[in-house]
Amino acid sequence: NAKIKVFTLALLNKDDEILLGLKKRGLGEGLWNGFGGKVDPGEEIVDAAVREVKEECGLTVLPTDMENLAVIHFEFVDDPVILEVHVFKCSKLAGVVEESDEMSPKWFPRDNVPHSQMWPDDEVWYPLYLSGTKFRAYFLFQGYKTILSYIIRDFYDH
Ligand SMILES: CNc1cc(N2CCOCC2)nc(N)n1
Repeated sequence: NAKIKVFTLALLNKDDEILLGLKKRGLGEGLWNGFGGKVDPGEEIVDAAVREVKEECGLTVLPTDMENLAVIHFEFVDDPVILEVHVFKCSKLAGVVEESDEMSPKWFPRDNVPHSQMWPDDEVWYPLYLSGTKFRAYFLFQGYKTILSYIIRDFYDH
C-alpha cells in the first residue's frame, strides 16, 4: 500500500556558484540542500517550486525559468511513503537572499559543495546536474543515511 508524496527541489545557480540552504527543522534537518518542499493539493508542481524558493530563501523565480532537471523516487525500507522529488535548475533569479525559519542560505562553488553534510544521494546524481543531463532515478534507503540500491537513467530512455 505504497503512498506517493510529491516534493520539489530547486537548485539555484549564479555564475559558477550554487545557492544551498542549511535545513533548520523537519526532513533533512542539519543538511545542506536545494530549496523545496511539499506540493499542495491542486497546486502545479512548478508553482510549488517557485513558492518554496520564495518562502525558504526570499528569491523570486518565474515558473518559465524553472528547468525540469530530474524526477527522483525515494523509497525507505519499511516505510510505505515514497517521495517523488521533482528537481529543477534555475539561473534567472530576482530579489535578495534572506534567511527563513526553514533555511540558512549560503552560496557555494558549484563544483565544491559540502557532500558530507548533504543527503547521500546527492553525491550520486550531482555530476548529472552539473553536466545538465536530464535524468530519472530511484533510491532505496535504509533509514536516512544508507543507500541500499539505486537506478539512474537518462530522462528520455526507456
Ligand atoms: C532522500 N534524499 C533526498 C531527499 C531530498 N528532499 C528534498 C525535497 O523534499 C523532500 C526531501 N533531497 C535530496 N537531495 N535527497
